[in-house]
Amino acid sequence: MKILSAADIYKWEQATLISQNISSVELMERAAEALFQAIQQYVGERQASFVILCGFGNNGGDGLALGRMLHMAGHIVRIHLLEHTSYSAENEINQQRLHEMDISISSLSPESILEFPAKSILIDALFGYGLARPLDDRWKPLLYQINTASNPVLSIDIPSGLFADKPTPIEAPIIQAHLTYTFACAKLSLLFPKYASFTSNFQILDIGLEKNIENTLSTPYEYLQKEDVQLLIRPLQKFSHKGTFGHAYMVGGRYGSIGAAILASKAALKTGCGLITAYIPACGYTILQGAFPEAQVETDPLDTHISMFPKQITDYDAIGMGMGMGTHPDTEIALRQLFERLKLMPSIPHLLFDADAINILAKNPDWHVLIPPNSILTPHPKELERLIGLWTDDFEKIAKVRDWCRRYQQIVVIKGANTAIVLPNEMVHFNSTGNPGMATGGSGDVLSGIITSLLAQGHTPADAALLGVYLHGLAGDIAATTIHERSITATDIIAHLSSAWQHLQNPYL
Ligand SMILES: NC(=O)C1=CN([C@@H]2O[C@H](COP(=O)(O)OP(=O)(O)OC[C@H]3O[C@@H](n4cnc5c(N)ncnc54)[C@H](OP(=O)(O)O)[C@@H]3O)[C@@H](O)[C@H]2O)[C@@H](O)CC1
Ligand SMILES: Nc1ncnc2c1ncn2[C@@H]1O[C@H](COP(=O)(O)OP(=O)(O)O)[C@@H](O)[C@H]1O
Ligand SMILES: [K+]
Repeated sequence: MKILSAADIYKWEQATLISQNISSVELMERAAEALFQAIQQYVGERQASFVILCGFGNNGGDGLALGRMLHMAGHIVRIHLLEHTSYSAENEINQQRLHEMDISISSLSPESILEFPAKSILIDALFGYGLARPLDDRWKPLLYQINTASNPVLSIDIPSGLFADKPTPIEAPIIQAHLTYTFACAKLSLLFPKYASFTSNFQILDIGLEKNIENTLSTPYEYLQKEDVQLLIRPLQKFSHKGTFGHAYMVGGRYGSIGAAILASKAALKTGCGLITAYIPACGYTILQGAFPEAQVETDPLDTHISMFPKQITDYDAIGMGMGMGTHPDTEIALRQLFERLKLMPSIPHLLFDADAINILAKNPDWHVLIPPNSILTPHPKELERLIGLWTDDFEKIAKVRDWCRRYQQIVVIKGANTAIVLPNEMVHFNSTGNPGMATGGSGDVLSGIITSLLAQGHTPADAALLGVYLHGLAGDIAATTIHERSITATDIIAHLSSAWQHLQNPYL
């Protein structure tokens, strides 16, 4: 699914009105109906109480129309409307409809002192994507009351005060929504860690905007969903053998963190590659063989850390390196020697660089040109910062990574909530699966194993990164259905990879 700018959503909306021959009030009614259905699901069967805070534009119009529908469904509804010199036409029509039904509207100003009845749900319909400038200090008291109330806050389209597609100064007043119902497509700001306290969760509501018009709008940003990754799956063939599914080589571990290599290797095998060989320091031999009999193990001449890469790297379909590897100077030299050897090879396996492999690369900027094109780098935010330097906001972070990927023709997977996969053509895909329970030691190692396995199975690097990130998050989400998020471990993510494959391949789930 595309992630569009506010300007493009407006174009999409306007073109839909023409192509479907409907009025903007009818489209607003459709949006309010979608909101109403979603909120009915949110409250379940019970009668609920709502306080709807409406602005003077179309976001406020949505709030007014929603208020009417909730009232008609028997809920207790209090509607407050910002006083203003003029309202949007759709907003006025919805005010009129409420008057006709004798539903009262209280006036609201930035100075209003409000009392929210206990257990009522606050609906934030103050500003949507029409926010033209950050809200000024005058709005602080009103938004403060909403943000500090103990009531749940549901935002319509976007938390009021937040720009959809450009940086918002976080010192400006912004609604802290518990859940945002956003129309038609995801918005960039809903995906960025900097705004996490305003946007904790969101749900996309389909309001029937015209698909062929969406296809004409171009954007470098995509929201990666099930239907996108299903297209990347390759069917298993009856006469497959272990060679068909590729041989993955996992290089990592050092004294004290051999587990990282075990987790990555297990995850690789559970993702479906035919063979896995782990290359680890000698101290890990018995541990890895004991923990994981399916793996083949090769050891470095040194006991505690990796000091050289094996000669026969062309025997493998994909190599994932760096998990728990450490940054010992010997390991650093070994990586440099590997790059020198790769330069001389006519064809090389696909490569993935994680964790300490990235830390070593960050320490040596002159090696960046040596990383083979189409390699995958999987940094968490701190590793990314070491690699590309600091950024002032998430928009700049994404711009810097896009620039890196174009310049070096590499794929960077920025890990975290809504992991972003940035491709050499500068497309950015934000992942829709995963949960905070996955922020646990070793879960990044599991991701490296999954992506390396998909590379070994013959997926292109871009497909392996997209499918791998989605699958990893999905396994975490399925784990969270039976294990509390706080208790999820990296091993649990591996254990649920099989269900994730089943889920992904089942059209009815
Ligand atoms: N996507 C879709 O298909 C659909 C979208 N729909 C809905 O429409 C929403 C967009 O509506 P919208 O364009 O009327 O803008 P909205 O956010 O209500 O506010 C605009 C008003 O705010 C004002 N204003 C701006 N900044 C300000 C500031 N800092 N401080 C004070 N005032 C400020 C601005 O005034 P001005 O900038 O002219 O001063 C203008 O009067 C969208 O989010 C969604 O909810 C659905 O109904 C149908 C389908
Ligand atoms: N809040 C979150 N929501 C979803 N996924 C998360 C969240 N936090 C972390 N993750 C995922 O967990 C993994 C953590 O990786 P990483 O930080 O490298 O951990 P480790 O080094 O312990 O293996 C990444 O794939 C990341 O996307
Ligand atoms: K809003």
